[in-house]
Amino acid sequence: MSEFSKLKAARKLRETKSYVGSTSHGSVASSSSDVVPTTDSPANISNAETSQAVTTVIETGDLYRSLNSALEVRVSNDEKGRGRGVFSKFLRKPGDVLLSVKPNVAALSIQHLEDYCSSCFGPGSEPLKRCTICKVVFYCDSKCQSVDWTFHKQECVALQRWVSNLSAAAESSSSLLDSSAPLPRVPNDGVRCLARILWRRQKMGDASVWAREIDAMQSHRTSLAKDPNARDSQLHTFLAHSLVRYLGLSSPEELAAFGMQNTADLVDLISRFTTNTFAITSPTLTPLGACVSPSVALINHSCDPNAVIVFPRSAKEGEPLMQVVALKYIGPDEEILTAYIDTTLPTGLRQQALKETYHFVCECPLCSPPPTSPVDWREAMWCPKKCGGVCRVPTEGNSLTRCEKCKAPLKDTDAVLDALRVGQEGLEKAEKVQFSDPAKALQLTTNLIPILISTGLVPASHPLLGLSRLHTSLLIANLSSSPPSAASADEEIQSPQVQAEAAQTRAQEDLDEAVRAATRSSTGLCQILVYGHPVRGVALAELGKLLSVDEPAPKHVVRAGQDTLSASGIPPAAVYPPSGPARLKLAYDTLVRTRGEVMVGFGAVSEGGELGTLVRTAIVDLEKELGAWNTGLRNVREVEMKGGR
Ligand SMILES: C[S@@+](CC[C@H](N)C(=O)[O-])C[C@H]1O[C@@H](n2cnc3c(N)ncnc32)[C@H](O)[C@@H]1O
Repeated sequence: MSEFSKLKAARKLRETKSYVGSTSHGSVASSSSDVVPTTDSPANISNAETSQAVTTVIETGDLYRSLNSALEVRVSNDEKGRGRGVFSKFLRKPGDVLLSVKPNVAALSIQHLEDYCSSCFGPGSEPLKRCTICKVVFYCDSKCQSVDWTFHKQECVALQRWVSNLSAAAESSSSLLDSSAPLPRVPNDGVRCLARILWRRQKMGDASVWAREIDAMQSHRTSLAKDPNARDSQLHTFLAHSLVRYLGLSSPEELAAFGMQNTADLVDLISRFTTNTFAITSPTLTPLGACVSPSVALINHSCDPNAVIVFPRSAKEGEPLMQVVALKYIGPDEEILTAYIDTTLPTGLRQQALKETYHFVCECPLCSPPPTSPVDWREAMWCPKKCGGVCRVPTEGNSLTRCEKCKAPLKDTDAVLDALRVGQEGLEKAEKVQFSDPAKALQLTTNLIPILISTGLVPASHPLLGLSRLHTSLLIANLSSSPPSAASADEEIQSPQVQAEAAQTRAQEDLDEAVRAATRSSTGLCQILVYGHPVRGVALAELGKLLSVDEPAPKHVVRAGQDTLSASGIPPAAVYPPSGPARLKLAYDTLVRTRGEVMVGFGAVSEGGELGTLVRTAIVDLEKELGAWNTGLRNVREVEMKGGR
């Protein structure tokens, strides 16, 4: 069983798999299909999703105090509606922070327990310090440890018990050759988050605001009971078993100590948890663990959201700080909507994910578009006559498709359907083995991407976009991990200088390949996500950083100082990525554009949070480097002119 946060984040944050670490260096290519960044203007405010719905303001009493006075909770009057939701009282603009709260409970995923602080969720500037008792959790310092003690006090005991049970089980299984599935080293983040809820609740009491907010979160227990074999029901059973074991309970009666009268209450709590939990992410959207905030959980879903939830880490105090940031203009009385799932997926897959985990059928404008709306680029391919228009990709049920612009029909639909099938299967396989066998995953993405491109899919189309993003992250991981390959036994031994030059050429080629992959994925993301969407911001930042890693001499000229340097610095049009100053300029332009985008998606007040700071620093460094190149070029020109005289 994979970790809870991974399950939860897999759909929402597939986008976050790759990001060049801040220690490496790194624009956006204005490729022809890249859309011009646009932001809805206030004049465009019209929310098709809320304009029809009749809602009533709810008096929340002493609950949800963390919702500020610019927000109000309303309930849909229609029984089949979305239930409660959060509405804005005033006009808000892209980049406005609508809500900023510390989650009620949070837990790091197993893989991040040792490299992130279990209190503030930061990576720590000094080496992290381990809890000397349980030896499982780590903190920045004693301050972070004491902040977390309210939760960790009981957790520490439970973790010790889990670890000792593990040793006992290992001993008994080796002696009795027990083949039952091994227990994880520590319970996953979902189980640890649930336990933290129960301990806190026990301390605060059932009547406390804290407990009542948790109890008021929506549950789908009744839907679960209908299908015990559904993936969601299996996840619930797994969580329930692990939680009981982790809490050290030997019978259901012992649940009473946590305010639960029977196992149905436990299932109810778990259903509320899975419906309302969030993935905590790093400032570059890497999933770090799971968290719960009843106020933020009141926000309903749209596949075309007007807001986004991020953890920009702009302040040390009170971290982890969860922020709801406006992505579009939001009018007075308009509902705030975020996306629960990965919105780069096509409609069918989004609907499936929402049904499985959240038990509703989404009717947002993207899922139920008006008949006259243009083709969604998530499911589009270029015109078969190459007129520059696009057509909808064919499906098994509807293979008739024609170009929106010139109306040319797509003829060889079977070939397209085959390519889509192969691409989908390959993507699933590659995602599955990306960590256990990255070379295999890279081989799959390398083979499949050209097939889908030659089939005519646009960069944003599924599964091309998913493959491109995975390909980019695998290439980036390779850049930082692979040592220069040694000569094989039967190869001629070359001089160290020749070997060094060959290694440098290979490194440069790998880097250029990563730049091309990052350009393809960011182009795809820009085709379907609104300006400022944090996923776009991170992809553009990644591309900008890759481009600024190095400033190789222009490929068609000799290096400065050795011979004449091209004064223009402009490489032939066909070379992408360019080299020399043209590459640095591209890196610079990309990062300047990125800065504008992250200041929307990660909040304008903090200037884009930690990512905004990294991007700003990279821009300043590039300005200096470009200055040095320009001075160098001027000097070369002067030497040339003097020599010519
Ligand atoms: C995190 S809760 C959101 C708050 C919830 N409406 C409430 O009253 O507590 C998620 C649940 O809200 C409902 N929901 C959210 N977005 C919806 C939408 N666009 N259409 C229908 N139901 C929705 C679903 O029942 C979903 O499982």
